[in-house]
Amino acid sequence: MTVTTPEMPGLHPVGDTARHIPPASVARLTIYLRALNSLLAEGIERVSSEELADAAGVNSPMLRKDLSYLGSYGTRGVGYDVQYLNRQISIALGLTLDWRVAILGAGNLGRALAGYSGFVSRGFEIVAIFDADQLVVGSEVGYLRVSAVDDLETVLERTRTNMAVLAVPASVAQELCDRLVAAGISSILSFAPVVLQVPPHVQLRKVDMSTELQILAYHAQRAQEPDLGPISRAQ
Ligand SMILES: NC(=O)c1ccc[n+]([C@@H]2O[C@H](COP(=O)([O-])OP(=O)(O)OC[C@H]3O[C@@H](n4cnc5c(N)ncnc54)[C@H](O)[C@@H]3O)[C@@H](O)[C@H]2O)c1
Repeated sequence: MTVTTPEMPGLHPVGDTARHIPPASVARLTIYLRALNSLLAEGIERVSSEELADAAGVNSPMLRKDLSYLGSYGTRGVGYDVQYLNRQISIALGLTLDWRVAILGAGNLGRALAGYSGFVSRGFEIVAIFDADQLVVGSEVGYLRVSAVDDLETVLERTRTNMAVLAVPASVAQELCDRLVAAGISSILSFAPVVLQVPPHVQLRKVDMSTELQILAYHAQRAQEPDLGPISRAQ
């Protein structure tokens, strides 16, 4: 995966340094960002690569390699400017863009996601939530009202949605995914337990908690049976 800039009006392309970052580094950048946010909250202005690596649970050569993709090498003996690095990582991850997210499916998962207040501070505003069930359409979820999925295209346009989350049953996920793509949405996160097909220009990510639990179970089992060999850290 590469960090790409969606072609959307009103969004400014990020610099070349933000492109072609390996997926594992992208994942770690989000961890550094969290650590930097904590440092900012504590009023800390400078951090050494060792301290930041420690806070993020990686070693400092790996941290320096990851940050080199941003063109950020820090200053020997002085370390990194916390605020500046925070901004650089945010730009590279596209978090300074205006992400307007629609959730499809106002069931258990969709409602829980829509009600979570932590997305806004990370640059993601939930602007719409949809459902097909007439008993659910029109009900309130936080500050939003559930829209009818029949009105999907109209509401996406009105709310200037540029990212979508699928929290619907697997049986309808592909059809809704196709509608999103046809409506110009090119960043989609799916919770539906099904393989979805999208054109190459669309960024599709899948969240599967059961896969994560299986990986966790595997590592827990190895930890209990030392004879099985060293455990690599699940990240
Ligand atoms: N990946 C994970 O870790 C994970 C975890 C939990 C749930 N899930 C998946 O997420 C999805 C939602 O789970 P849930 O527990 O919220 O289910 P749910 O049944 O509570 O909610 C699904 C909602 O989708 C709506 N819906 C059905 N067809 C629709 C359509 N065509 N358009 C719009 N809305 C439609 C339903 O009316 C319902 O409100 C399921 O596919 C589930 O398997 C994934």
